[in-house]
Amino acid sequence: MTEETRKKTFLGFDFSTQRLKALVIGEDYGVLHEADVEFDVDLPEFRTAGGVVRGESGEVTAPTLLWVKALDMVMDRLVVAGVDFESIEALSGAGQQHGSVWWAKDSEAKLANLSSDDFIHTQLATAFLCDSPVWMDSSTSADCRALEEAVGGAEELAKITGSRAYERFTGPQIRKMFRTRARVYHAAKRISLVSSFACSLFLGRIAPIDLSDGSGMNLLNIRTMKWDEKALKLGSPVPTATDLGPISSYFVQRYGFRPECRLRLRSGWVGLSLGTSDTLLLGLPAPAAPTAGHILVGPTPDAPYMALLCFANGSLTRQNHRDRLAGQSWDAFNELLRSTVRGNMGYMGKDSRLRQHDRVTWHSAQ
Ligand SMILES: Nc1ncnc2c1ncn2[C@@H]1O[C@H](COP(=O)(O)OP(=O)(O)O)[C@@H](O)[C@H]1O
Ligand SMILES: O=C(CO)[C@@H](O)[C@H](O)COP(=O)(O)O
Repeated sequence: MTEETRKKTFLGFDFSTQRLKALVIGEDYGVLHEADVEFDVDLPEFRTAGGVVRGESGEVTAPTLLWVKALDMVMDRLVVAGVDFESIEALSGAGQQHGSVWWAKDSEAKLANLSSDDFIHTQLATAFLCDSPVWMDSSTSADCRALEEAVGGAEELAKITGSRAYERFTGPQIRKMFRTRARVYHAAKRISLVSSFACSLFLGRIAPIDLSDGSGMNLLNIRTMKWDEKALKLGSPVPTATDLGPISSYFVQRYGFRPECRLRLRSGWVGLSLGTSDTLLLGLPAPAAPTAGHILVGPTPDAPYMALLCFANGSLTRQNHRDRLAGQSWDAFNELLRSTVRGNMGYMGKDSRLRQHDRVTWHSAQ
């Protein structure tokens, strides 16, 4: 078979709040296989609710090892689904934004020397220093105020990093770790985001943070594209479409990936994500300093910057209306939606009892 006639497929992952999804598509973008692991249901031993564990003072974390075990599980489900791993040309992925992973000192050696005879989660059982604070965490208000004051106010911080300080952003989260759990902070070899952590599992070394995801930390100067702080444990960030090299030998030996299979995100992006949160993304030609919402470095060259609005109550709101109007059935809910005029005659509603990160219109983010 020549290189031209060889069947080529592409594998994508989404390490999101409630589940890990995997998708194999062909060259025509048609979906060939799908598999997912729902954290609460498939991995009950981690005792999560909605993929997270809630503390008493607004802390919300996820056990990092849960995500690793979910990867082992979803890979097995892809095997059962009959995926031909040899045909996979490249793989790429996404993750919930803002979550931080705290790697122990010897973890990179473990990552580089994974034995293909065993699951990854058993080999990385001691690789993480603590559970991962995630985007639902709201316990860092004091750290947010301190970060803003350090640069001369919220507006100044938004000019530099694209956002005023937000509780769920990783900069305030790291500051809180330094303040309240100094031993963990000092013991950490590197700090990853969920996206770069997931990539690290496939690469066999700690992957760099992508500039676009890294813009959700209150630490990145979105104009110079460098960390604004002396952020020693983060490594240098790279553009989203960077080719990070070949897949690690673990995946070649255990699943039969071609050793040439690359890790890279190509141009092309989705503007609306309806998950636990609802997130709206819009490409921008230049940065701005929003008082609400966020400006991130864009993931594709044709959109150098990107506005992001996050509504933390996305699926909660839909679920609430579903339960009230459609007897807890998504099918009945969808039927009701289908029978409604597109645009709902201009009426838009929100339930003010539910919390939102941002209540802004498009204009304030531009
Ligand atoms: N058929 C459906 N239609 C609309 N929403 C759904 C449907 N099935 C599940 N959901 C909602 O989607 C949410 C989870 O979506 P998911 O993609 O797993 O989230 P995330 O990407 O944040 O992990 C659930 O909270 C649930 O309310
Ligand atoms: O905080 C944000 C974006 O800034 C959230 O959108 C998280 O990234 C969670 O995503 P989902 O799990 O809901 O897809």
